[in-house]
Amino acid sequence: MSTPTAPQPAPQHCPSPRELDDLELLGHGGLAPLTGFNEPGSPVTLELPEPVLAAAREAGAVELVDPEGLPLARVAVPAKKKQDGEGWPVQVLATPEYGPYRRYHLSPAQVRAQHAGRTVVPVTDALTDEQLRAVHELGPVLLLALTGHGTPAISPVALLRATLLAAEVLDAVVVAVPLASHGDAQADHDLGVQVVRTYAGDDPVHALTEGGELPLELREVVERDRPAPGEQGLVIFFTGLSGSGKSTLARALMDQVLEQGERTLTSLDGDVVRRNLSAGLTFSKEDRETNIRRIGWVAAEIARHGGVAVCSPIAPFDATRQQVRQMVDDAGGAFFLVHVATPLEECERRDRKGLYKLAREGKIPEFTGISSPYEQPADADVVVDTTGRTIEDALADVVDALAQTGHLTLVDDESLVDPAERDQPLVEPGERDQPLVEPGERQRARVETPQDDRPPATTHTAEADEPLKVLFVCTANICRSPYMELLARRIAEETGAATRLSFASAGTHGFREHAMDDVMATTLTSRGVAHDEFRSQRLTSQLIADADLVLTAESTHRQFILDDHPGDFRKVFTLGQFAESVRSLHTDLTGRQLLAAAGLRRGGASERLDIGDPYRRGPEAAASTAERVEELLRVVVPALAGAERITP
Ligand SMILES: Nc1ncnc2c1ncn2[C@@H]1O[C@H](COP(=O)(O)OS(=O)(=O)O)[C@@H](OP(=O)(O)O)[C@H]1O
Ligand SMILES: Nc1ncnc2c1ncn2[C@@H]1O[C@H](COP(=O)(O)OP(=O)(O)O)[C@@H](O)[C@H]1O
Repeated sequence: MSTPTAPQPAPQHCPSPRELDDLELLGHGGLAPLTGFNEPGSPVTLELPEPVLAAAREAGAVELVDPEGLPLARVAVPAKKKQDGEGWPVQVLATPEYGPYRRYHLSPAQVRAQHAGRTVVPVTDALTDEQLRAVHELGPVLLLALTGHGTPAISPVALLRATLLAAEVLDAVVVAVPLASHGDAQADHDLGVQVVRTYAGDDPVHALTEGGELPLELREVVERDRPAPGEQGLVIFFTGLSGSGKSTLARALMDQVLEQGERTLTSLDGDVVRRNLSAGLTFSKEDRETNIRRIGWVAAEIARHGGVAVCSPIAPFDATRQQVRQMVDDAGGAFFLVHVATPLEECERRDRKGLYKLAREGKIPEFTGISSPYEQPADADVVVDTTGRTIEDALADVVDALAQTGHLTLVDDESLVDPAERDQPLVEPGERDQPLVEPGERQRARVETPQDDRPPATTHTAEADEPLKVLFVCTANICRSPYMELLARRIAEETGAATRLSFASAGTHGFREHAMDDVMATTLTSRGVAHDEFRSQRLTSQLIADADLVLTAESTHRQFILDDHPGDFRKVFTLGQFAESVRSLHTDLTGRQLLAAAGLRRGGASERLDIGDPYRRGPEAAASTAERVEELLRVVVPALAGAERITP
C-alpha cells in the first residue's frame, strides 16, 4: 500500500520592483480586466527562477513576498506549462502598508467612491507653467500620478512631491498609481490607456501637452531629485588582472579626492574586502560573483547618500560588473568603469605578490588570467594600460576622463602639472601652429578611450581664422549679460579688435525679446553705448555649442550650464574666474590659444568672484555692477584680442 504524499508548501519568491507594482494593481482591480499574471498577450508577466517555478508547479502556487519577506499574495501556478492559457490568478494576502506617500495609493473603486466628478489628468513629470494654466481651466481635477517602476521622468517620490505642490494651486486631489513600464512602448501605452480609463470611470480624461517652463518650486523639487553630476553619488570601479595597477591607481586617485576635500570617500579594495566583507569566500566563479555583488551593494548604498566609493577588485565577469552598474544606477548614483588593461605578460613580470609563479606551478587553482578567465569590458569609461608609464601619467587619464563626465573634477590641481612647466607658456612661440596638448596628455597615444566621438581637448583648425565667439550668460538677459555684451563690443572696437571677436548674451531663465532693464541701461548710456536694439534671449544648447568661450555672471550660471554640458568645462567660466586666470597666466597667448591655456589652468569658480544681480536694487547697485564688469572686461577683452595687456 502506498502512502499518499503530503502536499508541498508553496515556495516563496520576492518579485522584481516592476512585478511588485503590477501585483499591487492586479490586487485592487487597477489592471482590470486582468486578474492575474501571464495572461496570453499581456505584458503583465511574472517570471520565476527555474527551481522556484518547478516547486510552484508541484505545489500549484507560489507565495509572493515583499523584500522584507512579508507574504503579499498567493499566485496559482498550473502543474503544466500547457495549462498556463488562462494566466496565473492572484489572491491577495496583504496590501503593502509602507513606502513614501502610500496614503495616496487608492484603488479605482476608492477613487470612484471618493472623487467622482473630477476631470482625470494623468501625470508622469512635474507640471510646467503652461500645463498648470491648462489644468486650471479644467476646474476640479484628479491628478493621477503614474509612479510605477520605470514610468515617470523623475523618481516616484519626487513625482508625488511635485504633483502635491502643483495641486496646491489647483482645485485638485492627487492619487498615485504604480503603473510600471514593461519595456514595450506600445504595450505600455495600451495598458496605460486602459488603467486611466478604469480610474476615470465616466469622468473625462485630459491629456497634457508638452511645453512651458517649470515654476521655481517645482524646479527645485526636480533639481533635488536629480543632483548635478558633481553632487551625485559616484562609484569609481577599477577592474583588471591581479598586478595590473588597480589598487595603486585607486589609492592615488583617493589621495587627490581627499586633498580636494569636497567629497566623502570609501575604499572597497579587492584584498581588503576579501579580508572583511567577503572573508571565507573562495575564488570559484560563484564566490567571485558573490564577492562583487557585495561590493556593488555597499557601493550603491554609498552612492545613494551622495558619497564616492572607489572599488578595485579583479571583477573578471562582465555580467557581474553589469549587475553592479545596475545597482548603482537604481540607487541614483553614477557608475564609472576604469579598465586597467595592463597585459598579463606585464602583470606576471611584476608578480608583486609571487602569486603568478605559484599559479603557473599549479599551486593556486583558478587564478585569473592563468587558469580562470578575465572577460574584457566593452563598456569601460576609460581604458588604461600602465605598462611603462608612471603612476601619475596613468592616473591623469583617469582624472581627465572623470572630469569629462562632470562627476568629479580634479584637474584644477596644479600638482598634476610638472612644477618645471607650471609658469611656462603652454605653447612656445614657434609652436603656434601645432595642436595644443596638455602636459599629462603627451603620452595619450597609449590610451584607448571608448568614447571616440569626444572632441580633442583643443586642436587648430580653419576655425582659427574666424572671429572668436564669446557668449555672456546671466539669469534673465536683461541686466548683467547685455551690459557685458554691449560694453565688450565697445572695448573691442576701441582696441581695434572688432573683427577678431564677436559677442552675444543669453539668460538661463526669464523672458525672451525683452529690452534691457532701464536702470542698468542707464549705466551704458553714461558710457556712450547704445542699447535700444538689444532684445533678450534664452540660453540654448546651440548657443553654447557655437561659442568658443562662455562667460557667466555667477558660478550658479556656470554650474547650470555644466549640469547639462559637463564636457564643456574647459570653455565655461565665470567672468571673474576667467579674468583671474588671464591675470595669473603670465603668457603672451591670445585668442584661441589663450582659451586653451585658461581651460587647462583655470582657477576655481569661487562665489567670491561672482557678479551679483543688481535687478531691482536701484541705481547704486547698477552702477557698482557696471564698474566691476567694466574692470573685468578691460582685462579679458584686450587679452583675447591680443591688444596690449592692461596690468592690474
Ligand atoms: N585564484 C586567484 N585569482 C585571482 N586572485 C587571487 C586568487 N587567489 C588569491 N588572489 C588574490 O586575491 C585578489 C583578488 O581578489 P578579488 O576579490 O579582487 O577577486 S575577484 O574580483 O573576486 O575575482 C588578488 O589581488 P589583486 O592583486 O589586488 O588583484 C590576488 O592577490
Ligand atoms: N603606471 C602604473 N600604474 C600603476 N601601477 C604601476 C604602474 N607602473 C608600475 N606599477 C606597479 O604595478 C604594481 C601594481 O600593483 P597593484 O596596484 O597592487 O595592482 P592590482 O591592485 O591590480 O593587483 C605596483 O607594484 C605598482 O607600483
